[in-house]
Amino acid sequence: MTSAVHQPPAAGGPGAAPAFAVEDVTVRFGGLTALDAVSLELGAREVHGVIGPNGAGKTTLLNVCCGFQRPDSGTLSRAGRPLAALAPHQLVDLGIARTLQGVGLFRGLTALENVMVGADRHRRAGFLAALLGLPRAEADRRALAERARSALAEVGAADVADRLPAALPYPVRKRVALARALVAEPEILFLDEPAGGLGSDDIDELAGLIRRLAERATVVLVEHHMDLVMAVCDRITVLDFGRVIAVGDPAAVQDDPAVAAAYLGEESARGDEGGTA
Ligand SMILES: Nc1ncnc2c1ncn2[C@@H]1O[C@H](COP(=O)(O)OP(=O)(O)OP(=O)(O)O)[C@@H](O)[C@H]1O
Repeated sequence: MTSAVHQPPAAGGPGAAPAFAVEDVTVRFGGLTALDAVSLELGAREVHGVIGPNGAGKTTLLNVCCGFQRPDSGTLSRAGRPLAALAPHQLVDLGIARTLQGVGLFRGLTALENVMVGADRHRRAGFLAALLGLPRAEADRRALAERARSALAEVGAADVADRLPAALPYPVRKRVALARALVAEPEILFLDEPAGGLGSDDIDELAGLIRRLAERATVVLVEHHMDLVMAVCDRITVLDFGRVIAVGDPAAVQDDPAVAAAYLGEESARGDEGGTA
């Protein structure tokens, strides 16, 4: 349940640059400061949770890390190399992949084809070769399909390769979406609420999968499901109103009075609104 059962993340040696770092990032939407001088350091093969009450800035932070949101100020770096104006299309080449909240699969493509879309990094023949049907492109396509099948197998969805997303139950669609992120063999994987909409059996399987992935990649987990976060994370960053209020291992974060206060504040705000969500 706690980090005590986990191997410590590979540190990469004393003084090694973090696998990925965000430094002093601020994002404003009009008058609202969604992120306020936020920093985050990810070690190699670390599972890092990002938690916080609704509206704390978790998705905005993930969007900044993946080039979907340009910060107003602050810097990003990958293994010590600054990333200037990171754009989403560069992610795959940088060994970075993400899943979206929800699912986000293409309706008209089978599960296998959806997963193949995630693998551009490993395509060697160019688009023109593919268009002209050159042999290299066909060999690439077959190799890619093989890799996509392995990714589907890894998430326990090999049997749905030829089905369209609409024909699949929601938890299975989520697995396919995860396979699409895995097929590029990312070194850093950002997961945005992967447990959303899943039942407890699927969440247990997801926990096992995340720990297995951490043997070869850094995993960032933005998640509301606290049991999952506490069970799989090596370290956790807690955001509240766009600020980092705590960073530490699960036990330390659970015992941190500032974290309890942030979540209690959220509950009492809901109580004031008479809401139940
Ligand atoms: N594109 C946008 N335009 C204006 N405000 C935004 C935009 N995106 C996010 N916000 C605001 O920024 C703040 C942080 O939002 P964000 O979605 O990052 O929080 P979150 O922690 O992911 O929340 P949740 O847990 O509800 O998903 C919120 O107040 C949100 O309303």
